Amino acid sequence: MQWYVYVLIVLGVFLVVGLGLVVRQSSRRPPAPPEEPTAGAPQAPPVQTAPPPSAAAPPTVEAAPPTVEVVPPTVEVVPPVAVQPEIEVEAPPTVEAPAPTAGRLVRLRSRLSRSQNALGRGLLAVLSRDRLDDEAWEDLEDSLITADVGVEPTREIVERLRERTRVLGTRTPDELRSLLREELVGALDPKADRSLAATPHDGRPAVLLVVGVNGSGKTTTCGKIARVLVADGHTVVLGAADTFRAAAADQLATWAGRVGAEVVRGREAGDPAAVAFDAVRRGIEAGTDTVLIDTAGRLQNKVGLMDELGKVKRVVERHGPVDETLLVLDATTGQNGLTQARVFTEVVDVTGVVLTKLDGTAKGGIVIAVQRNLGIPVKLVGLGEGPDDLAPFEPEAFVDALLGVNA
Ligand SMILES: Nc1nc2c(ncn2[C@@H]2O[C@H](COP(=O)(O)OP(=O)(O)OP(=O)(O)O)[C@@H](O)[C@H]2O)c(=O)[nH]1
Repeated sequence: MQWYVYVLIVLGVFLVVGLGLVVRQSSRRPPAPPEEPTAGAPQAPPVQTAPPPSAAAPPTVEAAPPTVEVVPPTVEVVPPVAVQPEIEVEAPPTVEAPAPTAGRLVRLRSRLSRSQNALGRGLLAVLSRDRLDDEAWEDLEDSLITADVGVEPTREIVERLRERTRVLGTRTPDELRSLLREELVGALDPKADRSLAATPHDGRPAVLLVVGVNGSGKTTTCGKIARVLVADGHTVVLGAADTFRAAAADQLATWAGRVGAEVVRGREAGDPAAVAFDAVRRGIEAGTDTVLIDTAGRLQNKVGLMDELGKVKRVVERHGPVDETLLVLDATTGQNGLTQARVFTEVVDVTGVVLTKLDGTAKGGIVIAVQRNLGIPVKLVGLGEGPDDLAPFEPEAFVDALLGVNA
């Protein structure tokens, strides 16, 4: 045998032994590690998976106290049920439309029936006698004096009537009545200016001051005058300067409310002059036509009352002159009222008289006495407590009502 045969045999043996080792080794080799991703290949996101519940150890329970979140209770604010609230609608004040003033005295003539019965009928009865002797003329005088015409005016009236009757030879009752009417109207100064100075001028309101003793009807008259002015188309501010009587301001406010007028009032027992001043100032600011000021009539003594009244007037006149000062007189007080009236005329310049309560007296002749004694025209007459029972004074209509003419 050749040497190469021996070489082949030896190589074969090595080959077999080598193969046997390789097979043994490979059966023991651990599994190959996972292949490294090749660079540049897209990397899948790591997927976290929860461990199976049974598999792992029990979860670690953290012993920390649970965080108690204290949530304030949510208060649900439930809106109130939408109930329509009761709206207090202030009813618009019922503003009244006062009756026109023209012809009021004629319409209210029946209110003079007491005077008509006592005076008018008495006079006409005398003039109807068959003979107009001295006794008849004296009876005529008595009737007039009893009716508060006053001694002096009565004498004048009777003398003139006697004279005219004699001269004219008048005999019939109708003619005599006509003459008497003329004399009574003449005694009332029919030409006197009885208009109220209530029209604004120089860019400011007219100012009316109302004075008189307590109980004469001042406050009521202020209210009635306000109605008269409103009825005639004026705007009005009322000044409650009667701070002495607490209810007077309320009374005035009620009157004002009825016609939609404004009231200026002060505190109780306050300074009346200040209230009067403020009322005029308010009238100027508001561009009102007329300011009407009610004053107090009651003070401890006459001097105090008059001092106060004088002060009210002076203070008001800082705004400008007072246009009208009306003196309110109670017709039922008769001749006593004249004495009081004179005191007022000494302190304030009275420009007109308001004679109230003529419906309550049989002595309507007081109208003549007031005019003749004071020399001041009666501008208005009160014929009742009703709101429109105040009439512009008309001498002819008044005398006709007294004598029952055209009744
Ligand atoms: N019958 C009648 N009563 C009247 C008239 N005028 C006023 N009165 C009444 O007289 C009373 C007094 O009236 P007031 O207006 O309060 O008198 P006043 O002058 O203001 O009184 P004081 O505020 O106290 O100063 C009231 O009852 C009125 O109704 C009128 O013309 N006729």
